[in-house]
Amino acid sequence: MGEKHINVFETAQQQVRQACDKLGADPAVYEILKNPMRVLEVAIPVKMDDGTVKSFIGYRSQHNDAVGPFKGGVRFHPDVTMDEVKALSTWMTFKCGVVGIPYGGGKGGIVVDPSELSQGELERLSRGFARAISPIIGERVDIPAPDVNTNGQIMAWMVDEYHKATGRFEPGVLTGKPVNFYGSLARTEATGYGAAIMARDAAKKIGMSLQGATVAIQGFGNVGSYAAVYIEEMGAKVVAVSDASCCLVKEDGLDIPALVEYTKANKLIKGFPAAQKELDRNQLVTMDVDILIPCALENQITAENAGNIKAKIISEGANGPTTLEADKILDEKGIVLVPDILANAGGVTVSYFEWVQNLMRYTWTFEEVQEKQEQLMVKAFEEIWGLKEEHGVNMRVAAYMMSIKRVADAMKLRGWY
Ligand SMILES: NC(=O)C1=CN([C@@H]2O[C@H](COP(=O)(O)OP(=O)(O)OC[C@H]3O[C@@H](n4cnc5c(N)ncnc54)[C@H](O)[C@@H]3O)[C@@H](O)[C@H]2O)C=CC1
Ligand SMILES: O=C(O)CCC(=O)C(=O)O
Repeated sequence: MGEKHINVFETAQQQVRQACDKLGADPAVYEILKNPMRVLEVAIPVKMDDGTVKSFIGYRSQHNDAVGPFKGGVRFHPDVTMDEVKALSTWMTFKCGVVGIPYGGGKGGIVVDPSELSQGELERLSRGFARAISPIIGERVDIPAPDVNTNGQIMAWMVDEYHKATGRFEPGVLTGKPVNFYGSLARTEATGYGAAIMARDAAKKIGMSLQGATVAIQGFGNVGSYAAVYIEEMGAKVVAVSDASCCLVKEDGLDIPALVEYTKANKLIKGFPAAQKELDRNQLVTMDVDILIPCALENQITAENAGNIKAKIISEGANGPTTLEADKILDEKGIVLVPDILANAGGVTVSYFEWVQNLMRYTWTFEEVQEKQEQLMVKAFEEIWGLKEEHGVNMRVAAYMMSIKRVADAMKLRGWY
């Protein structure tokens, strides 16, 4: 079996195990954290436009709520599995711990290729999922948000359906909503912005100037496109971008605003006229660049390609892009890797700000939100960098050590062990 088929839930468990061992944590801590507290599987019947009924499988995994309500996105993708959702919910617990926001971890997903659905079918599926999980979510219980192939409109439908199913109008039951329906300014930009900030701070640590530094970005959806916009704003040059369709290259820098406009009209990056070359999408990871920002899916940096990676910094915008074997290879090569639970924590951080604004029925400006996001992420980065130096571990292990301690303390105080 190739590394691409690695079970990401086993990866997540091993990441937690490794950090628990390094911390010398009470064995009860890993025993509790190795499995989600609850996983719900639902079948969602949807009336299709042709009059037939199709049943879609969906999941909501609630990993741990010792610190606060479960929190995490919902993904619509044909490759969604229960184990993937369990892994993603585990990562959410520790991501919230890294930035110190009062949430535990959750995640959801539906096995579907949404590009095959009409707008009406997509709405009925989204509403069906919200109805199916409504008994276990709530503004103070479990708060879903967008992830791969989901967006603000889908969140708005889900808030409406939750209201219909429960009789409770709680806009804070989901985050990542449109700005004119209880959403927060700067949420759409937040994950990519954060991944760029983390690459910037890693560059500072190793004495790399961002001015003219070359960057490759895998994935050009919500996270990848904003990572590109912001890293360019910070002075770097985005020379390669990939998505599901291909990899675009331009040695003196791609015109990112034009590429963003192009994808709004064409969905995928393929055919963008201002690129120099169009390559196979898998060629991006090993390109000769200073900074690599993976913003697509799991298991992209593997034992097969890690040895050929030339970037000196990796900022993981995606969840789980690097396998355990690849991590070891990158360590040996001295590459600084900012792990997903820190590098992409900007999304959930601004989701938290959205939720706070919803509970207060108040709004902050775009600048206020971005400033608060940057403060939290930079503080977490510095703490993790300090721990890495102190314990001689990589940033991933350091991030888990810091976060596991927070969750373990809460579990201890609550008497769970
Ligand atoms: N949206 C958010 O706020 C957050 C997302 N993430 C993670 O970031 C990653 C991307 O999420 P979004 O940008 O929201 O999703 P999206 O659906 O907006 O974009 C995904 C992008 O990845 C591309 N892609 C898919 N397969 C690929 C492949 N094999 N090679 C290259 N590109 C490929 C797609 O074409 C698309 O451009 C996921 O791992 C997600 O879990 C993490 C934190 C928050
Ligand atoms: O915004 C959120 O609540 C969660 C985003 C998410 O799913 C993630 O960080 O992976």
